[in-house]
Amino acid sequence: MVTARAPATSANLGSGFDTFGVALSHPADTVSVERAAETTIEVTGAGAEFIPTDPEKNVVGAVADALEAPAHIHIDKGVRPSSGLGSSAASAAAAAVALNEQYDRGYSRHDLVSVAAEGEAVVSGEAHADNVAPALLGGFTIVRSDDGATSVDADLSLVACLPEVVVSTRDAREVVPDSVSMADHVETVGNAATLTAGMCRSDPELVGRGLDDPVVTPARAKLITGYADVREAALSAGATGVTVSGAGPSVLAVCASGRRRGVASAMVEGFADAGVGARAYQTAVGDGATVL
Ligand SMILES: Nc1ncnc2c1ncn2[C@@H]1O[C@H](COP(=O)(O)OP(=O)(O)OP(=O)(O)O)[C@@H](O)[C@H]1O
Ligand SMILES: N[C@@H](CCO)C(=O)O
Repeated sequence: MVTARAPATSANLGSGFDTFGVALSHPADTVSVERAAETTIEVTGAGAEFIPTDPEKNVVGAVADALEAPAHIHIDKGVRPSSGLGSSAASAAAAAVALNEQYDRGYSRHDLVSVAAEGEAVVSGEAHADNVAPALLGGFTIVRSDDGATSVDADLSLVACLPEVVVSTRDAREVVPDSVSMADHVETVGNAATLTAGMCRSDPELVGRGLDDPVVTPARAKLITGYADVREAALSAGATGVTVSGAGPSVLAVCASGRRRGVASAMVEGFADAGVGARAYQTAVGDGATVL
């Protein structure tokens, strides 16, 4: 048997829709695999009751197919499904690493990005890699459709606040505008470049400014009850920037050093004032999938 751990991730980071992503130090999924004649799946942990065990409908089934590696697969969920924290991607990445090891395929983490993205296609209808890339490579990642992923290590404090609402990726993708104005395009490029420079320098001020986004985030914020108040509360408590995590409903804040606890409390209180329960992960930019 081989067991692998893969982290939660936060995709888009405001200005990098379908392009940027970051691995979180926690929470994470753990996946154990054992060779078998055909793939079977068992799921335990966070939200297990909402996750299919049919290999045709679970992301790890698609990963096993892509690697031609049938196995009994046990997923222990640490990342709640439909959270905006890359729950499906964490399972896909951990399964790809574990099956690669179990069957001695010899693929690199970069090679496994496209394999794990095939798992994502089962869930959201398209093989987007902006969650599986950081889940596999760690750090801050940039994906492009035709040339894989680039990763940058960064040392940054983050808070991921998960409200007790559900927003599916499919629904969140339907509210994204089909086109942008030249003014919004120029602002987005400037923010994305600022964020990237901030990641390279582990500078929370630059990264925070880079989270601003005039296009996707305003459309998706409407799906998250209390978002505007939670964002203001986080900024008042010392966050340098706030955005929707992935397709939501989680809200991600970048924090100046030493401000994480106050930001986390402020965000939970902000959701409570809106009548929504929430939990906050005081986390950081983390490493990618590992064999345990
Ligand atoms: N192994 C798995 N882990 C989690 N979700 C899975 C898995 N396999 C299939 N799913 C399905 O994927 C959906 C969750 O994926 P979705 O992309 O909507 O949320 P997410 O991955 O938590 O968030 P995001 O992609 O926005 O960061 C659920 O409907 C769930 O049933
Ligand atoms: N870029 C994808 C990520 C989903 O986690 C989206 O925002 O729809």
